[in-house]
Amino acid sequence: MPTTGARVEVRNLTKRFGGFTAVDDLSFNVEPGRITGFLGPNGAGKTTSLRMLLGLVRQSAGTATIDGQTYRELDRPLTVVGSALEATNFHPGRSGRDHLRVLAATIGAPDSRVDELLELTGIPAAARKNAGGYSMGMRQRLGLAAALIGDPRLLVLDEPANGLDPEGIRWLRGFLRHLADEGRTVLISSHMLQEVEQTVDDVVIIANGKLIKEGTVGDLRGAATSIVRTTDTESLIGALRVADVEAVVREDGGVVAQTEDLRLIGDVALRAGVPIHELRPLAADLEQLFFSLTEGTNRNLGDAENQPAPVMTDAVDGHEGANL
Ligand SMILES: Nc1ncnc2c1ncn2[C@@H]1O[C@H](COP(=O)(O)OP(=O)(O)OP(=O)(O)O)[C@@H](O)[C@H]1O
Repeated sequence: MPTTGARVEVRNLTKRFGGFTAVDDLSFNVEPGRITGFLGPNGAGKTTSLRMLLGLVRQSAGTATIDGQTYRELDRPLTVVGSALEATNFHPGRSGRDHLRVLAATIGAPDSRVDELLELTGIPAAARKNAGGYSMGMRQRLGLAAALIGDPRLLVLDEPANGLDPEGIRWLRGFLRHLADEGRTVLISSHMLQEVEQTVDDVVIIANGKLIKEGTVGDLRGAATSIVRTTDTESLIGALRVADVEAVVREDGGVVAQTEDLRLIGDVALRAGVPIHELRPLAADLEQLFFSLTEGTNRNLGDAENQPAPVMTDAVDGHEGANL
């Protein structure tokens, strides 16, 4: 059954701890039916912002609303918002299943809902054991099950990929997509854009508590380009320009053409009699972009450690790793 997702509006949200401004005049929207990545380096203010959205911390200024209401104003909050802010706060001596049963009881949901969620999150057997023995990945899954107990229209997850193995991350990606496809609003935080770039539709990037960028992942990637290598860059660029394709030489001698049409580039080169040694699409290096946007803003590090991250060129094509 389709679910109507809840829309989040954050306006001029500010949080000061004494003289320190953790969240600074932050405004953004989170739309239903989409997965939004709330991104920023460690200490950027993500958790504090999410805690304000969930009514756990009182803001110094501004508003954060869910379909126009603050969390505190919501009638049956667990049916509107499900959240998992920390994966570690389960009582170690109680089973995961018991945790969920207590939660289910508070909203009048039957025990069958608990079993359904344990199946859905892939921990039906483990949930009978005490939470104290859970791996980080299992705690994440239990946290997700707890967040879903009230069948919420908005899901808020703080660093949900932490502690999951590559298979778990793949599973989570599909799971979140399914929830968004049902119409729900999904908001997940991460300190690595690269970690969530395959999962999210929209991004909200913050640094030092301030908004740096808001848009779709497509916007962030920018126009599609290709990389071509040849011994005769000048002739190739000239021929591409005649074919209405803008092209420039990179520092490493590769030619970056403003098109993803590899066949067109190959045909142009052939007609111009230029040999091609390499030809492939050039994926936007989102990791590098993220570092350059948030460079040197990790407030959890001292100055000595807070150096700009090393710049990687052309590293994203075929990059490996367990990305959400
Ligand atoms: N209760 C508090 N008192 C004082 N400072 C705080 C408090 N809570 C958070 N901060 C500071 O506010 C800043 C933002 O913290 P926050 O946890 O929101 O960042 P974050 O983006 O979630 O980072 P991380 O990825 O490390 O969790 C940090 O510098 C943190 O030390």
